[in-house]
Amino acid sequence: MELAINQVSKQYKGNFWALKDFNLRLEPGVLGLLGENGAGKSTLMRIISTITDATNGAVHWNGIDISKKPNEIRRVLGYLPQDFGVYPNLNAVEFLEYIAAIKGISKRTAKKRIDELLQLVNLTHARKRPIGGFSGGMRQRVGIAQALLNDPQILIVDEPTVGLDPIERVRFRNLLSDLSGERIIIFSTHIVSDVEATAGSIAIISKGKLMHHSDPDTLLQTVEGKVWEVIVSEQDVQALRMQWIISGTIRSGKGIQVRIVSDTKPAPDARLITPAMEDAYLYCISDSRGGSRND
Ligand SMILES: Nc1ncnc2c1ncn2[C@@H]1O[C@H](COP(=O)(O)OP(=O)(O)OP(=O)(O)O)[C@@H](O)[C@H]1O
Repeated sequence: MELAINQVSKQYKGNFWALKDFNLRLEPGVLGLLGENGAGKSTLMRIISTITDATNGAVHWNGIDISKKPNEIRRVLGYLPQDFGVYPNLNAVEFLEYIAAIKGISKRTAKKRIDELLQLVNLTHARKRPIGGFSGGMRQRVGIAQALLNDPQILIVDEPTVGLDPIERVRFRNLLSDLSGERIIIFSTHIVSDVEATAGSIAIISKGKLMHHSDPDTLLQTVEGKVWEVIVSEQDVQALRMQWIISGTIRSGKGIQVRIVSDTKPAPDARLITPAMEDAYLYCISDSRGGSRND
């Protein structure tokens, strides 16, 4: 089972490149696709889902070019888009029956599968309630259930945790972890803690380019010995922001503790501290890669 994204570029009208020479090879497990708003995540998901075509390059599913044979991947794909719409008056079972019918799943198979899926996403108790009254987390779990109706080998979830409260977010992440195994899951998000908790590998995308791809530990190692803390007065924080990658500030009795990601010691009294994933992410998407900022 292999999904290979080979030199994929996407140009929208107006000579704007949303993806540029993107390469990634995916195997079973959860891939966290991490990038800021507008980085190109949804564009990549839509190309893999065959909703839109790449301008250049190709995506291969088990060696087959999906633009030439889109049904090869559609058969095995489950997709939870960013703007997942539900019919508020339908209850969870009716909604899933409706999606199953669109996917061409027989009524009998669908009934059994829907029961299993509602149990899996922990919604059996709410199966007969209109979806319009569901919380954001419950709706997203219905979204996952519809994406799983055909027991997909590839599951794509695009920014599924946006708008969820912290408890719902954790529950949703746990659900994704439970679903991995012999499946490729692509979990796109701009929230670092989402991928930190769930993903076996992390791809960082910025301005349409792949900046990094590795397991979480290797990503963390990129900023080993590069995360510093300095304590400054409030007035000095702004000047530091202009010059360095700042990954956090904490107000303390002594002043403002500023977290700086830099290859070199940013100030004579700076001290090295333990890196966190957020530091590594900011380092990877920074144009200047850890020295002083020049963008
Ligand atoms: N149909 C389109 N026509 C023109 N530009 C587009 C189109 N779709 C997306 N873009 C632009 O391409 C870039 C990448 O968008 P994309 O939606 O792929 O990013 P994203 O990482 O998913 O961000 P977001 O979370 O904001 O959706 C953005 O600058 C966006 O404005």
